[in-house]
Order: sequence, then C-alpha cells, then structure tokens
Amino acid sequence: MPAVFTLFGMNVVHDTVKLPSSLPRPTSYKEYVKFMSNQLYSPKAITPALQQDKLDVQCQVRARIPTMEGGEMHLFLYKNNKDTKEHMAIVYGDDIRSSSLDKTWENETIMNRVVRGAYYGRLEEIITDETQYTQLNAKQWARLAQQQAIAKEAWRPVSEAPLVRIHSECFTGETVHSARCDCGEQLDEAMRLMQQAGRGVIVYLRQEGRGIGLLEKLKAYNLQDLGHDTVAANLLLDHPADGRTYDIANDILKDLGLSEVRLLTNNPDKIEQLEAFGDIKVVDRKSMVPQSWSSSPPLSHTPQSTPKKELDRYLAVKVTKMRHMLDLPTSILPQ
Ligand SMILES: Nc1nc2c(ncn2[C@@H]2O[C@H](COP(=O)(O)OP(=O)(O)OP(=O)(O)O)[C@@H](O)[C@H]2O)c(=O)[nH]1
Repeated sequence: MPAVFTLFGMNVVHDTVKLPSSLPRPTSYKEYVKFMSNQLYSPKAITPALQQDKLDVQCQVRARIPTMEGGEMHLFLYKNNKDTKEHMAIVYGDDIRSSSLDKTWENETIMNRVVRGAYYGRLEEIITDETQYTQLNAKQWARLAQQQAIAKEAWRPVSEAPLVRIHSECFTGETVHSARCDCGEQLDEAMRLMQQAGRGVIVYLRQEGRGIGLLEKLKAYNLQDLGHDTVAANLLLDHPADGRTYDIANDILKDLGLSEVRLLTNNPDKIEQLEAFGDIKVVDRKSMVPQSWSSSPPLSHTPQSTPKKELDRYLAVKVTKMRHMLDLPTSILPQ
C-alpha cells in the first residue's frame, strides 16, 4: 500500500507510480527517476496529427539554466502534433508558467513533478552522498513537500505584457557566428533585454532557414555567393521566400498564460499572423536594430571586424523585399 499523508495542504505520496502490470516496479530511487523521465516522452502523451486534427502543443519538461553572464532562465521544451520538432520557450521570470506542464497527472508524486520541472520556486539540494541512489527518507520528502507548498503559495501569475521574441533557429548565425545574417546578434540582444527587465519569453522555433532547413539554406548560400539575394536564392530552389507560420508560437504563448505581449521584431508577418489567431494582442513592438546599423556603442559580444558588406546586403533585402520595418542607413541607400 502506498503511504499517503497530508502536509501543508499537499498530498505527499510515497511510491505510487502507476505502472502497467507488464513493467517491473522500480525498486530503487535511481530506477524510479529513470522510469519517470522515460514517461515524459511516452507516445501516449502526443499522437501524430491527421490533417484535420486540432493543433495540440504541450510542454513536456522545464529546467533552470544559469548563464555565463550571471543571470538565469528556464527552458520549456514543447512537443506538438503538427511536426516532430522540439520547439522551446526561453523564459525569464518565475511568474511565467506553463498550464500544460502544471497540470496534475493522476497519482503524481512531488518527485514526478520535480523531474518534469513542474515545481514551484527554486529547488533546494536535499540529496546527500548516502541517498544518491536510494529512496528519499521521510525527512527529505517532508522538506521537499514543505518547500513546494510554500513556493506555490507565494506564486503570482503574470500581471503585465512581457517582452516577447518569436525567434527562428539559425545554426549558422547562432552557433558558428556567421556574418551573413543578424540572427545570433538578435538572439543575444533579446536575451540581454529580458535579463535586464527580469522577465520575458523567447519562443525558439526550430524553423531553420526560414523553414526550409539547414540543407536547403546552405544551398541557398552557394547561390548567394554567385550574386543572388536571399529571396531569389530561395525561389530558385523552389522554396517560398518565407513559408513560416506561427501557430505553434501562438499556442506556446497561450500555454504560458500570455494574452498581451511587447514583441521584439522588425518582421510585420510575425505581428500580423499572431494577431490574426485572435488570442494574443501585440500591445507594443520594439525594433531589433542591427548593431552595425545603430548609433549606440557596440556590445561586447559583437566583433569589430564583422564583414559588414554581406550583412548589410542581407539586411537591406529584408527591408526592400520582405517589408521589414527598419530604416536603411544612408551609407547603403541606393545612389
Ligand atoms: N533561407 C534562408 N534563411 C535564412 C538566411 N539567413 C538567415 N536565415 C534564416 O532566417 C531566419 C531568421 O528568423 P528570425 O530570427 O525569426 O528573424 P526575422 O524573420 O528576420 O524577423 P525579426 O528578426 O523578428 O525581425 C532563421 O531561421 C535563419 O536560419 C538566408 O539567407 N536564407
């Protein structure tokens, strides 16, 4: 029989993971943790959608990420029934929570919630050398339960429109610091602004290459080296100039309890699509002015020797062909 007791208004349940009878019961804390983490990705949780199915977007796990700059954020990982990508939300501020993650599962223990990140506040270290691979003792369970009850009580929901960025993945710009685009710089700047404000959400969509994928984007780069611009290169490869949709981003923002946002973007398509879904109002827009086009001093992470010509060309095409809301600097205006 599982031991259930109530502490500070919460049910503390020992060892009540409901297992199909075919599976062996976890006999140790280690097995239990392993079992729980496998459960997160159970195929039952999200099933592939048929064309007519309603979009289903659910947060599967959340974890705290301290950053090199000294701040920290939480990463929320989402699964959905439209594609197989792991889209994410990078969240600053403890008041922003996911309703799909926070749902209580049947017979869920506090440890289940901790493993999938549905805990409140900050976790305290309660594991000692002796308990590394064994069951938590009653005192440790009680401490965890007490800490969770207090943190849950202290939580208050989002009260004002936070800074939000909907950002599409760019391996070249973000990971290998390509100077063909401003993607890495935009991500860094959004993180810096949200860190400074203490709250905000970056919806990080796995839409590499404006949705065409890395393979096709690299082909497009070769065409760009022949002189085609970023739009023409896509079209020559039989891709739309930009085929991205933001329905998953919309559902992620809804799941995070946001109805009003201050959007960091130059791209009118993101605003128009988001508002068309009717769930989220863009109450303010903040431009993402490229560092090399701004009059403010360069950020420490922006190298002074950035090959400006290629970046200028990419940015100018976004303004002239993709309706991006940015002022072209006089230095690159056509003569
Ligand atoms: N196909 C293609 N994709 C590119 C190229 N350069 C960058 N990208 C992709 O463009 C996308 C940039 O998306 P976002 O960072 O969301 O920016 P955006 O659409 O310009 O809009 P804002 O930054 O919000 O103003 C990323 O997926 C990049 O991988 C390119 O030359 N060709």
